[in-house]
Amino acid sequence: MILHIEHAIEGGTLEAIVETIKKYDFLDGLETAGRAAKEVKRNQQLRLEGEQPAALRLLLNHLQQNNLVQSAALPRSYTNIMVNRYQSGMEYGLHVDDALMGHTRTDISFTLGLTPSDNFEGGELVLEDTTGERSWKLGQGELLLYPSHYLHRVNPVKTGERLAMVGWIQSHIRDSQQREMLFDLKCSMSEEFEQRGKTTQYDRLSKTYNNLLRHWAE
Ligand SMILES: O=C(O)CCC(=O)C(=O)O
Ligand SMILES: [Fe+2]
Repeated sequence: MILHIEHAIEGGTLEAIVETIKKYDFLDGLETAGRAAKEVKRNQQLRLEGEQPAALRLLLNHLQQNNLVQSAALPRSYTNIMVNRYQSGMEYGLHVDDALMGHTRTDISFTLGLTPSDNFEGGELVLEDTTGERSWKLGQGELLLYPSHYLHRVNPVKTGERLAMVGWIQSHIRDSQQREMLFDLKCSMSEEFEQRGKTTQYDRLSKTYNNLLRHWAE
């Protein structure tokens, strides 16, 4: 299941955080690329040494409080997050993300756009499967959550600059189809509760949701 959330973090909060992040040091992205990624990674990354900067922790906290993210991803743990910067001419060619990062299995990848989309040309995040490709141009506050099994790339930025936060989630539910079923059930539960309250129907949905989750969760 791919989930696109248009306003994952409130505008004012995000702008202030982005201003802070822009002042940090950026390094050549090759420093954190594996052997194959080195051939296609042409971007820059926030210098991260020791503790994660406060602005990044704040961003991650906001994301973790987002109910949609919570119910779609069922996160068990997060990797350290990164901030990627693509200036004019930079790109990240086709690759698949590492399956393990430290002690975290990467079930879900995410990108949160930090730059308003009219500030840069190009820079779409593209996912590829056997049927072709789909692309998203993520503006400020826009989030894409996608299963980490996809080959994907970031198109060259032609003008302007694209700043994005990226990270990975190990989910309680490893399988993306199972996550989708649980997400659908959760949405139905919430809708039923909002429209009619704690009905028999709600109880049945809740029973099934929780019992499936108990069955599958790791
Ligand atoms: O910048 C992005 O949106 C994605 C970057 C990416 O694929 C990665 O860092 O592995
Ligand atoms: Fe990637």
